Amino acid sequence: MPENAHRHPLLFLATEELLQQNPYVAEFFISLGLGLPPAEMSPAEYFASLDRELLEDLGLERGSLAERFSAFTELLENMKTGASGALIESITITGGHDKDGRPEEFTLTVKPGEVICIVGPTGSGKSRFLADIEWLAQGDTPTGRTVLINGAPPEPGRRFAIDRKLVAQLSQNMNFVMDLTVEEFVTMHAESRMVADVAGVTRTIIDLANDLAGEKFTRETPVTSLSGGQSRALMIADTSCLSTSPIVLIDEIENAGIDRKRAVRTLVDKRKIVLMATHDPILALIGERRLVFRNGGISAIITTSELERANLAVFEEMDARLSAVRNALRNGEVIGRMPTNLLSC
Ligand SMILES: Nc1ncnc2c1ncn2[C@@H]1O[C@H](COP(=O)(O)OP(=O)(O)OP(=O)(O)O)[C@@H](O)[C@H]1O
Repeated sequence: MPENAHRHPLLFLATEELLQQNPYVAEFFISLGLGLPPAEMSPAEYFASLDRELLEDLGLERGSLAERFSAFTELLENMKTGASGALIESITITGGHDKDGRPEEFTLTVKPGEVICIVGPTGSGKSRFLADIEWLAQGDTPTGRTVLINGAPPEPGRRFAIDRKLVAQLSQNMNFVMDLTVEEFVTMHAESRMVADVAGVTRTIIDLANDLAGEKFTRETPVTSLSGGQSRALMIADTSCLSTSPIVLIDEIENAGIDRKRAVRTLVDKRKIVLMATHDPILALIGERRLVFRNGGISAIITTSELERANLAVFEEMDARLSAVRNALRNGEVIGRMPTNLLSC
């Protein structure tokens, strides 16, 4: 290894202490087909002590091991701290053109903690807009839009990095194909994110998902038998607790049988940027701004007014009543006469 090659300080720590600090480092040795180093030996000493024939059998070069170990531990550290590169302070979307090529006259800057809603008739380009953000478009999508991170174009490596994704997408369809229980599924994800307390985080996610879901499920429920609303709630809780992506895109949350408002608040609490396509009045009015789509372009950006916000309480009351009727129908009850005063406002 050259003198100036990168050496990580953990190379010189006794393995016992190293594994106590970071059990996932064991994966490095296992993946190469090596046994774990003796407890009192550091990885650097271990690499020096390895038998030449064994290294040859495994196709490994002694000189490259320290460097590979350093790169591996650095990657682990980045994943553990959730570092997806530099901190996101804003995203800026610059208009492209609509389906007829007419320019969109807008520049929109969004900061963490903000919720932006997306409205417009079917086929008007809402999903395309979310996809532009997901791809960090650089004038190279059908809309010609450009997305800037902290005011500058993202590095090309960042656009396509899968381990440092800036954008988490909660899509309408959640189909599980794996034969796992909810607990196994969430544990697997928590482990892959290398959180310190896998069991604790798993419990939190399942509890949160149950809070959001209309109908409860247990940790033993197979993921394949979750209802649409339950799996949606699980994904929202999971994204909120485990995703390191600072931008969350939500494509329609309605009809999912979950506490939609709390679900969105859960995501926003974590200082994320939330962009949500929705026509649900309760969700649309939570947003600070809403983008109105027409013919593939943004035709207006409306800031939610105090007056609109004030209506939220009325819509929530209407929503609660409708939910009560839905539950009554589900339970086979007969619906009596409803008060009409809410409808007249
Ligand atoms: N500015 C544009 N230029 C060219 N094509 C566009 C533009 N915007 C959207 N499209 C295309 O128009 C089609 C419909 O758009 P999209 O699916 O985004 O609409 P939507 O509003 O999400 O519809 P729905 O509400 O039915 O899901 C897609 O094929 C999309 O790629």
